[in-house]
Amino acid sequence: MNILAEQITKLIFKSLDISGEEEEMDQWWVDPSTALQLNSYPSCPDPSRALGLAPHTDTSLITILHQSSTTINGGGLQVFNEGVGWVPVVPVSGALVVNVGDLLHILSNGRFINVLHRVFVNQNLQRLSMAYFYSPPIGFKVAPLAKLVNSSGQVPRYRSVTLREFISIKAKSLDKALSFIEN
Ligand SMILES: O=C(O)CCC(=O)C(=O)O
Ligand SMILES: [Fe+2]
Repeated sequence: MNILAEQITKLIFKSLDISGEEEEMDQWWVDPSTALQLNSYPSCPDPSRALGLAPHTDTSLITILHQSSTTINGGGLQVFNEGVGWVPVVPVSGALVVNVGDLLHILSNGRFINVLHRVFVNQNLQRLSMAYFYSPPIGFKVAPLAKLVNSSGQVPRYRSVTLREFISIKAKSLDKALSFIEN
């Protein structure tokens, strides 16, 4: 998983015209912060009165998700699409879902949007998912990438923050966390 996450991150940097080979990033690839979370959503007699997981964004850089194929009668993962509303992420056999997390939103100065998502439960079936959260080292300073901001004449929307600090801001302010580091 680590190798896959590293490759996806390097592809994202390439798409942003950021090589990812700056010296300060060497440590990133050696010692990333990672966590594997196993989620189980039991069936629920009345799904309209329960949520599997409340709407949230992930604190990670990216999250790689495997979901079981429970979509019958609704239920499962949904992402919020501005102007459209909640959209189901239908499981595709053999495919993984990659979510953009808060740290990629910060690094890319908002170019990659941290996806708001939630999980609905199913009336008859249990649903399982596995989420692999991939982030830079816990003490690594994350800020809008200078190369990106300078080349496009943008102003950095966020101040620099370590994952350690951002986790503690988020524990207190949840979905308002980004506004606490806004410039
Ligand atoms: O179960 C899912 O599909 C999503 C899980 C999730 O969003 C999370 O663990 O942060
Ligand atoms: Fe999540």
